[in-house]
Parts: sequence; structure tokens; C-alpha cells
Amino acid sequence: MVSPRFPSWLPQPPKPPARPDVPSRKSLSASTVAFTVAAGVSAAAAASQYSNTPFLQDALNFLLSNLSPNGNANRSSHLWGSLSLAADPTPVNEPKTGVSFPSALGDSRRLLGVGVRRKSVFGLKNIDVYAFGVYADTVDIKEVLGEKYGKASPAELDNKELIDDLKNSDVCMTVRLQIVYGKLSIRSVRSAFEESVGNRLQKFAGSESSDNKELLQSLLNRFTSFFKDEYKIPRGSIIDLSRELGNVVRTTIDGKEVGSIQSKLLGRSILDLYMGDDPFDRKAKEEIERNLASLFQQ
Ligand SMILES: CCCCCCCCCCCC(=O)O
Repeated sequence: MVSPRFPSWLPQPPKPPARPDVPSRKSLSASTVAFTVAAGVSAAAAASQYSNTPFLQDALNFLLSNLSPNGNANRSSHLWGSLSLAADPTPVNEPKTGVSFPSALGDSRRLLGVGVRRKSVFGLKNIDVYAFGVYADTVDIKEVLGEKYGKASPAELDNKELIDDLKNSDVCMTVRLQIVYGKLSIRSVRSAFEESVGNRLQKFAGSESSDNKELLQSLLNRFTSFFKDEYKIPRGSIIDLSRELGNVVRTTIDGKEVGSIQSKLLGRSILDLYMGDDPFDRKAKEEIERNLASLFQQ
């Protein structure tokens, strides 16, 4: 079930071709996209009018779920077709900090869960450093994970495996950090990333060879060098860490890109901080897990 403080999910409108590894999307012409999007929008509008009429819902559902960008029927259309799940554009408040997160970023990156990063200072007290929201591209989820999980019944669905698969896939995702601690220096951000992301890089890279260690260190240095001394990050600043197509990790501060690195390992390591085995906020991870699973239980 979707958590009550969470927006519901919508069957996603198709987005323009973007995944280079999916040939059918490559061949999609702009006019097909325009037509498909227009048809999808009309069907969605009609669907919201008839949300109390199951038969019409099903018919519209069928129409929506078959409007895949490549013109073929969706493999797992039944997952996404519940038209009673109207899009809820209401932002979601992280309850401890009051920070508000939009329910979606862009066309199809939907909010899966929110949480707080607490950190102990000199082992004395814990401070709330930032609130975070984890977003994932639902069109990608459908393409990448639909085959494996689309037909699973709720009892069969293994939430842990599902969230691990999402983390380790190339599904486009964003983790949004909104700073709540007012006295944060960019140096402390850099060193916190060095520690947390550094641990995860080591965890996933495996081998102990010194070559490997040097490569990992240089990857970590490249990433942390994005956080330059001249940047200020007062309370309210937003850092977006996004895994984009082709496993490009893109970092923005208050909407301005500060750097990108193509590295599957780096993307996985960052996501692991929020949805791995030892996440910063366990409740947030559970929420992410539930909302992700609910996609496959419509
Ligand atoms: C005084 C505490 C300083 C902590 C700064 C954390 C800032 C962002 C770091 C992001 C990665 C992480 O949470 O480890």
C-alpha cells in the first residue's frame, strides 16, 4: 500500500526516446511522440472523468497502457493502468524537518520516499543536516524491471530484491538533498561525501588491489571536487544527485550543474546511502520500498 502521506501514482505518459540501449525508442519519430503524448493526455483527461466507471476505466486503461512510445503493446501494461490512481501533484512534507518535496521532477521522475540525514557532531549531539527525497523514472522502471516483476503477485514480490535491482540498474533517478542545518560549510559537505561515498565505493568495488584503490580514490576525488570552496550552501540549498542515461552521475547545486561523471559504481554507491542495507534513514528506505512495490501491485 502507498503510505497515506504519499501522492498516488499515475500511469506515466510516454516520454521522448532517450535510452540508447533500446533500439525501438531510437527509431521513434518526433511526430509519433507528439501524437502519442497528445493521445495519452486526452485519454488521461477522459479517464479522470470516468474514474467511477470501472468498464470505461478498463477501456481507457487499455488505451493508455498500449500507448507505448514504440507503438507496441506494453509488456507489463497492467501494472500502470489503474486509472483510479490519479496523479497527485501535492508536494510531500518530510515530517521531521517540514521540508517540502515536489511529487515529481520533470515528466516522469516520481517521488518514492523522503527522509532525514542526521549526523553526530563530535560524538556529542545529533543534528539534522538535510532532508532528502528519492525519485525514480517510472517509464524506465517499467522498461527495466517490468519484465521481472510485472507478473508477481503481492505475496511473491520480494521487496528487498526489487529495491536492490532498482539500485543496481540504470533506471534514471535523483536524490534531492535540501539543507536544513544553517551552518554548513562546503568543506564539511566534501568531507562527508568523501567518507560516505568512499565507504560505498570500497564496498562495491570489491578487489583489494592497490591499482583498484587508486582508481577508486581518483573517482572519489573527481566527485568531491565538484563541491568547490567558493560555493555557499545556506539552509534551503538544494543538491541534486542524479543518475542519468548511460550511468552518468550529474550533480547540481540550486539548479546549476557543478559536474558529471560517467560511472555505474558511483551512481550505485550514492543510491546505496539512501536505499542500501545500511541507509541513512531506515524509515525512508521502507517507504521507498513500499512505494516501489505498490507500482507492481496495482
Ligand atoms: C556538521 C555535519 C556536516 C555534514 C555535512 C553533510 C552534507 C552532505 C553530505 C552528503 C552525503 C552524506 O550524507 O554523507
